[in-house]
Amino acid sequence: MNFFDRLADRIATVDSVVSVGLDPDPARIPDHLDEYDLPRWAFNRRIIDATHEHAAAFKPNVAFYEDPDGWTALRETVAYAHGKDVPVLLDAKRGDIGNTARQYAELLDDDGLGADAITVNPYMGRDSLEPFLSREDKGVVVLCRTSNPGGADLQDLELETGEPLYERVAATADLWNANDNVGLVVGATAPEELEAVREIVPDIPFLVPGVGAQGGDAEAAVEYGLADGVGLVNSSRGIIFAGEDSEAHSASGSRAAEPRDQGEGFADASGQAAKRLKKRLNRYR
Ligand SMILES: O=c1ccn([C@@H]2O[C@H](COP(=O)(O)O)[C@@H](O)[C@H]2O)c(=O)[nH]1
Repeated sequence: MNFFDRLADRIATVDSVVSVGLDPDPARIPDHLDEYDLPRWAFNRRIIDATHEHAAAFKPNVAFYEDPDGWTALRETVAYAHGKDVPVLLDAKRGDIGNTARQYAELLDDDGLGADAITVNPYMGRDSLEPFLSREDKGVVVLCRTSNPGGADLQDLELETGEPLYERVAATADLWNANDNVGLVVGATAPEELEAVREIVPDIPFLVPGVGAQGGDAEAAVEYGLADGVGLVNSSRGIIFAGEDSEAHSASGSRAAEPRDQGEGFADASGQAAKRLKKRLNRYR
């Protein structure tokens, strides 16, 4: 079954378009989980238990797992999420020449990580994404207009046709969508761009990051992010670290000088945060 059909089923089952970002920054994992061999996996398992009933998808960002223990933690995390019937979108932002891209794409296979979808970078063009696009049952979510402040530096550049580059990316990704497995990343911090991209590609689901810690526009995320009700609005730190004392962290989300032990309450807090975001987004669906 196509990834976006599976996602549609999941959205209907949990009545939610929330993507829970699993970015277990080791500096922010509660101290008491250090006693486990794989603290990131111990953390994720508790987060998954607490949030899965509100999660349309889990989105681990591979940056938080790129070391030997991390890969094990990520493999366990993907399998555990699947055990809860939740699709996993791997935020890996891959893209490279053909033979390298083929290796990257094996991440999606069952003997790799078995993820259901992956984010990719379109900068190197069609052939660099072919090994992903040709996997008909996997979602391929193409960076289009990212949520970071520097997203405008290149993505907003005007082409000779007058259109900004991110709009050309959207139109080009549509051409790459022969298998109906392409999505786009468009950040909630850029609501006007979200609207513009939605006009260009009415039928492509978006992954919309940037609500929560980045302060993006949740209403625009839902209004423009969903295609026929299908799409994902992601929050990572705003959910998984909801249990932290806000005064213990700077606005940038970095750890305070003194680590704190939140006990097991952190997981309950993440469940509450996921539920709150689901309710908030559902007001606009
Ligand atoms: O444009 C983009 C693309 C990806 N991301 C990723 O999403 C999460 C956001 O985390 P928050 O804690 O909710 O800010 C993170 O993994 C980013 O790498 C993005 O933010 N913007």
